[in-house]
Amino acid sequence: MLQVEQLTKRFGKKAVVSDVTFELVPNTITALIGPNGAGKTTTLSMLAGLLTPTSGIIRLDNPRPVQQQVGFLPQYPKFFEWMTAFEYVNMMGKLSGLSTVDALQRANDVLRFVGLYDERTQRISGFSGGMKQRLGIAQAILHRPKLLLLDEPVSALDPIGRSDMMKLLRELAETTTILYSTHILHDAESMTEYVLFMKDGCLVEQGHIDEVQQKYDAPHIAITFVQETDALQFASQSELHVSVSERVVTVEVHNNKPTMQHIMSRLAASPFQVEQVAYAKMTLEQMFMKVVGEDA
Ligand SMILES: Nc1ncnc2c1ncn2[C@@H]1O[C@H](COP(=O)(O)OP(=O)(O)OP(=O)(O)O)[C@@H](O)[C@H]1O
Repeated sequence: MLQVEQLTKRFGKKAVVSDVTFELVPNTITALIGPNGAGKTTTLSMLAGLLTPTSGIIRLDNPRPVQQQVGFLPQYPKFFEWMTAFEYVNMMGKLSGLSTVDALQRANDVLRFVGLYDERTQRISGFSGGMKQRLGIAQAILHRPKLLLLDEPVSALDPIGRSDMMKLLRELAETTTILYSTHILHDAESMTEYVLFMKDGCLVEQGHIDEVQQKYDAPHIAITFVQETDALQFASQSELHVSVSERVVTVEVHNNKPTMQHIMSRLAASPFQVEQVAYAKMTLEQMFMKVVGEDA
């Protein structure tokens, strides 16, 4: 559906995207994951046809112009805030070449799909961040693109907005191929089939999430403390290789060390209250840190 070969973008002497090569599987969701400044926006902008690559190849299966095949939601979408949601989407439909009748019909359809139909006559200026993000998606899918590119679609949303957006993307993936960028790995984990890990403009790992997980996963023991402060204190006192996320301390197991018995006896001798101790799978965040060679 989309093949990218040795895509490179330089600004002056600085290469912000270097030799990026990957392929998207039709009707799947791929997450482009990387820290701030990794080159995600630059990559997506080139794929959307908004930025000219310095070198490399972007190949879509269909020879039609990119704009007709690709929908794009920028990181900070801009709207005419004085318009109503319907007026805005209807106008964008006409601008993209739909007839008056089609634009009207399609505007209603996409607003219904993103859950803004009941708010269609409200001015955009009164919309919340989550509603604006959904309006951005409505505009991006107006022309029924086969490929949808979304730049940080969930980063600015609260947990409910994020969960709504993820549900929407899963529905869209039934008929559309989705590539979205994020640095929120927790969300990526629950709605992603393929991952592209990016650092300093380069893809450092890619593949199906399960395969990447298998490649890097090491056994872990996850200890859930009752208090977050206990988790932090236990981690700071530990000579083991540990990481902390809220109330959970994760201990990496190397050569069968430490054993569960060792951990249990350490905990029994400590003053901390423990809720649960269990073997655990590596999270996407731990995986990313391992791939880019930094401690979680
Ligand atoms: N027009 C430009 N001119 C010069 N440098 C640029 C330009 N656009 C982006 N850069 C630089 O390219 C690098 C990658 O930026 P980019 O916005 O693609 O990263 P990102 O991964 O999307 O980051 P974020 O998560 O913060 O949005 C950054 O160092 C940025 O400063």
